[in-house]
Amino acid sequence: MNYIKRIEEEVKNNYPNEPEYVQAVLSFLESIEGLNLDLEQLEKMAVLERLIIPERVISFRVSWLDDQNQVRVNTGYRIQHSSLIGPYKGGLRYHKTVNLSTLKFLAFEQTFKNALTGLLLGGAKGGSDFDPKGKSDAEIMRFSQNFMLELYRHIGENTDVPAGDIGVGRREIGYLYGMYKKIRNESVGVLTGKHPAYGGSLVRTEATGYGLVYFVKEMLKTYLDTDISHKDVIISGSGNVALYAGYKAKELGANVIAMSNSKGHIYDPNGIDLDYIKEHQPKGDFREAYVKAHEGSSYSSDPKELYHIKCDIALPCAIQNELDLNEAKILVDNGCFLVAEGANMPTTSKAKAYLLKKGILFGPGKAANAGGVSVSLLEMSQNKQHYMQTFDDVDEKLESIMKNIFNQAYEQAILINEPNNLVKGANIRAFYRLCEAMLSQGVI
Ligand SMILES: NC(=O)C1=CN([C@@H]2O[C@H](COP(=O)(O)OP(=O)(O)OC[C@H]3O[C@@H](n4cnc5c(N)ncnc54)[C@H](O)[C@@H]3O)[C@@H](O)[C@H]2O)C=CC1
Ligand SMILES: O=C(O)CCC(=O)C(=O)O
Repeated sequence: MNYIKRIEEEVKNNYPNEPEYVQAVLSFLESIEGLNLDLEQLEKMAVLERLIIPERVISFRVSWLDDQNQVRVNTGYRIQHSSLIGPYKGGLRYHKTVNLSTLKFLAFEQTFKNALTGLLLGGAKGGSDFDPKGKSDAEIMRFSQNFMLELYRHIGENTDVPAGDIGVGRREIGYLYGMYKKIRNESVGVLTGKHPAYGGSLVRTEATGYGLVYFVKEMLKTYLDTDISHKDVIISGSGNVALYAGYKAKELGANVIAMSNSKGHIYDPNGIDLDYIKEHQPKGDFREAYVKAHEGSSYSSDPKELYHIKCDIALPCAIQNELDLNEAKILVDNGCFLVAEGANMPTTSKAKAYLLKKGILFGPGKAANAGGVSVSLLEMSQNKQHYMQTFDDVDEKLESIMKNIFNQAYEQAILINEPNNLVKGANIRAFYRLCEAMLSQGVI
C-alpha cells in the first residue's frame, strides 16, 4: 500500500468519531493522489502525518452565570493546527454543534487556506458549544469574558490571533478583546475583526463576502469570458458572509433572488432586500415578516429548498455539509453553472464530485472564502504599525489578493491538466507551500 493510501486508511480508522475532520483530510489526500511525488522521501519525513495531526489541541471548561444567576457550563476549544507559515490564525465559532471534529476540520482547512493566500499565516480554529440563540447581550458578554479567562494563556499577537466565525462577530470580539486587555494589561492586535474605533481594519466585516464575489468574478472572466451582471444568484445563510456576498453581487449587477437561515429560505424574484435582512437577521427568524413586507416573495421551512430554485450561480455561505448530492443534482438540472463556497466545506464530498463531473465551475472554500482571513492579516499589519488604511485601500488589496489566490489555484489546475479543477489546484498549491516550510524547519 502506498504512503497516501496508508494514511487514508489510518485517518479513517483512527478518528471514527470525527467525521467532518476525516472528510476534510480525505478530500485533501484525494487531490494529491495523482501527483508525481517522491512518496518514499515524504514517508521518511512523515510529511502527511505532520500536516494532518494538529500541533496542539486545547480544550477547557467555561463556567458562566446566566441572567437567572444559574451557573452554566460549556466546553471551549482552540485547535492550533499549524504554525509552519506564521502565527496560528483562524476564527472562533459559538454554535451548539461545535465539537472536536468540527473544529479539527475547520483548523485543517484553515491551514491550507492560509497557505494559499501567500501571506504569513498559520492555521487554527476554536470556539465553543455555547449556543448564542436566545441569549441576552449580558449573557454573551459574561460567556465571552469567561471563555477568554482561559484562552488568553494560549494566544498572543505573534503566537495565535483568533477572529470571528459563526456566532462570533464584532460584538463578541469586543468582549473577548476587552477581557484579554484587562488580564494582560497590553493593547495589541491579538484578535482581528475588532471595531475600527480600537484597531479593527475597515473592510474586515465585508471581506469574506466581497472576496467571494471577487473570486467568482475571476472564475467567470477566465472560464466563460463573462461577468456576474444579470446572473441569478442564490445565497445560503443570511449572516456576515452571505450578506456581504449579496451586497457585492448586487453592486456588480447580479440579481440576488434567494437567501436562507437555519429555519428555511426566502425567495424574492424582485431581488432580495439586503438592508431588511441586515436589520432583522440579528433579531431572529425574519422569513415570515419579510414575506409580509415584500410583495411577490415567498418562504419555505426547509433551508435545503433554497437549492431547488432555478439560478445561474449558487453561493453556499452558511455551514458545513449543507449542500448534498440531492441538492447538487437539482442545481444542475435547473441550469446552475457555477457554485462557489463562502462557507467552510458546505458541499458534501458526493455533491462536490457530482458537480465537478458535470462540468459545473466550482470554487472551493479554501480559495473562494479566503478574503476574510486575508484582511485579518492586513488588520494585524496595521495594528503592528499603529496606523489605519482607508476603506478603498483595503478593498483594493482584498481584490488583488483574491485574484492572486484564484491564479494560484488555476495555474496549478492547468499544470495537472485539469484546468477546471480548482479543488485540486488549491489543495496542491497549498500543500507544496506547507511542505517547503516544513522541510526547511527540521523535525519539530
Ligand atoms: N466570518 C468570516 O470571516 C468567515 C466565515 N466563513 C464561513 O462562512 C460561514 C458563515 O459564517 P458567518 O457568516 O461568519 O456566520 P454568521 O453567524 O454571521 O452567519 C451564519 C448564518 O448561517 C445560517 N445558518 C446556520 N445553519 C444553517 C443551515 N443549516 N442552513 C441555512 N442557513 C444556516 C444562520 O442562520 C446565519 O444566517 C461559516 O461556514 C464560516 O466558517 C469562512 C471564512 C471567513
Ligand atoms: O480572519 C480570520 O482569522 C479567520 C477567518 C476564518 O475563520 C475563516 O477563514 O474561516
